[in-house]
Amino acid sequence: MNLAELDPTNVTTPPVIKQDYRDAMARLAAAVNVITTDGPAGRAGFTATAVCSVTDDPPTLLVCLNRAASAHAAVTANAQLCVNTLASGQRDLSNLFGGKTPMAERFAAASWTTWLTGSPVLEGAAVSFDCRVSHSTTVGTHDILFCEVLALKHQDDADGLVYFDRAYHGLQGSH
Ligand SMILES: NC(=O)c1ccc[n+]([C@@H]2O[C@H](COP(=O)([O-])OP(=O)(O)OC[C@H]3O[C@@H](n4cnc5c(N)ncnc54)[C@H](O)[C@@H]3O)[C@@H](O)[C@H]2O)c1
Ligand SMILES: Cc1cc2c(cc1C)N(C[C@H](O)[C@H](O)[C@H](O)COP(=O)(O)O)c1[nH]c(=O)[nH]c(=O)c1N2
Repeated sequence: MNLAELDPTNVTTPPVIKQDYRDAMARLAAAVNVITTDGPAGRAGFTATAVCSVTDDPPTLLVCLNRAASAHAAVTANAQLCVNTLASGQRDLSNLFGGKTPMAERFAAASWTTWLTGSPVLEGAAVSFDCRVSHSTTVGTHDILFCEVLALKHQDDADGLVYFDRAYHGLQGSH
């Protein structure tokens, strides 16, 4: 089938512009993560839905980080981070870490511990992955960070949180 044969309803033909792409991406449900770092370049954190598993050997996930984000310099220089996947009751943290809020205020809103890398590990998160950034590459506005998982913890009775249609939705588990 070529493009001319497609039903025009809801089909975007080339060129696909930024807003078309974002409107389409708003239809993909995603987990919500607060990514944190600490180290010689200081403490920082941001919200990310662009996180996924790459391989289980060595256990590696990827995080896409906008180079314009205020956390970019610290994450890049520290080369270590913690992926904290939010539980249903933690949606307010997503807005704090996803907005223009000063770093100190973001971290003051929750309790944190540290494991191997020293990156802040969020108390009550559904899952936390303490990682070192093994390598990275750049595509467009974002850096793709490949993160080797050194330690992790999951809280199996936590309800999940997804971002879909530009809104948060709680997910009840089978516990
Ligand atoms: N991957 C990302 O960088 C990313 C993802 C989600 C949200 N955001 C930012 O958070 C804010 C709120 O987002 P929203 O979902 O309510 O509305 P939105 O209309 O800006 O975004 C809709 C969807 O498009 C994608 N998207 C948005 N900005 C992007 C970017 N710069 N690069 C790659 N993909 C992007 C995401 O999947 C997002 O959920 C916006 O400022 C948005 O840019 C960024
Ligand atoms: C739900 C949701 C999801 C995401 C974001 C936001 C929100 C609300 N943001 C944006 C990111 O969190 C924001 O740009 C940073 O916090 C930067 O803000 P400051 O530069 O620190 O003010 C974001 N940024 C990014 O680089 N990768 C991502 O996957 C996401 N995902």
